[in-house]
Amino acid sequence: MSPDELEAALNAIGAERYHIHHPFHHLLHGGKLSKGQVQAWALNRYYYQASIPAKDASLLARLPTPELRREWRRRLEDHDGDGVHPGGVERWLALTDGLGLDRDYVVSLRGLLPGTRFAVDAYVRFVRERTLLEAIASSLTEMFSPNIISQRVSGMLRNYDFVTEQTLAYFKPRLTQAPQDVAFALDYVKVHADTAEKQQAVLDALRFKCDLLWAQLDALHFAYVAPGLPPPGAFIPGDTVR
Ligand SMILES: O=C(O)c1cc(C(=O)O)c2c(n1)C(=O)C(=O)c1cc(C(=O)O)[nH]c1-2
Repeated sequence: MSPDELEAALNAIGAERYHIHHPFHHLLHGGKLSKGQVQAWALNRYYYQASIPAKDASLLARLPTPELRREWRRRLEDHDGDGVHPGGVERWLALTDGLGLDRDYVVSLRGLLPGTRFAVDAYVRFVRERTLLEAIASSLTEMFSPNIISQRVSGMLRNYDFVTEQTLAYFKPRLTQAPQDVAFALDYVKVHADTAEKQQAVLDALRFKCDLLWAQLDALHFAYVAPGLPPPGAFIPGDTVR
C-alpha cells in the first residue's frame, strides 16, 4: 500500500467500527436517556479520561528524540493541565459536577463498571507493551472524534434541559486538540509503516482501539439501558455515594 492508501484503509476502519455507530451514542445524542443514564456514561468515561495521560506518559518515555517527546508532551499538558490552566481530566470533572455527581465518588472509581475498567486498562497495557508504531497508531481514533463530538454537543444541548454549554465545556478544546494530535500521529504512521507487515499492525491497532471504545458502550448499554442489569457495586442512579 502507498501511504495514502494506508490512510484510506484507516478511514475505512473508522467508517465501519468507530463508536459513533453504537446504539448507546444514538440514545445519548438523541435525548433518549434519563439523567441517571447520562450520569452513568459520564462517570464511566471519567476512567478513560483519567487513564489517557498514563498511557501518553508511557508512550512518551519510549520516544527516542527530543522533537518527538516535545510533540507527545503536549498531550500530557492537554489532559493534566499546567497547574494554572485546567486540563482535560479537570474539565471532565466539571462535566460530572454539572450532572450532579459527587466528585469524590467519581474519582474513587467505586461505581465503575467492570467492563469499563477492563477496556480502559487494556488500552493502557496495549500502548505500554506493543511497538511504538502500534502504540501511536492506536491513538488514531481521534481522526474520527471531532465528528462525534460535534454531534454530541449539539444533540445534548438540544435534547436535555439538565445540560448546558458550561457542562459540556470539556469538548470544545478537543475540536482543535484532536486534529493537532492526528496531524502528527498520522504522519508518523504513514512514514514508519513502510512494510506490508507494519501496515497490517497499524490497521490492527486501530481496530483494537475501535473495539475497546465499543466495548465500553456495550457495558453501559447492558447495565443501564437493556436489559438494564448493573453488576454488583456499580453506580446506581439516585444512589451516588456508596
Ligand atoms: O468523545 C469522544 O468520543 C472521544 C473519542 C476519543 C477517541 O476516539 O479515542 C478520544 C476523546 N473523545 C477524547 O476526548 C480524548 O481526549 C482522547 C484521547 C485519545 C487517545 O487515544 O489518546 N482518544 C480520545
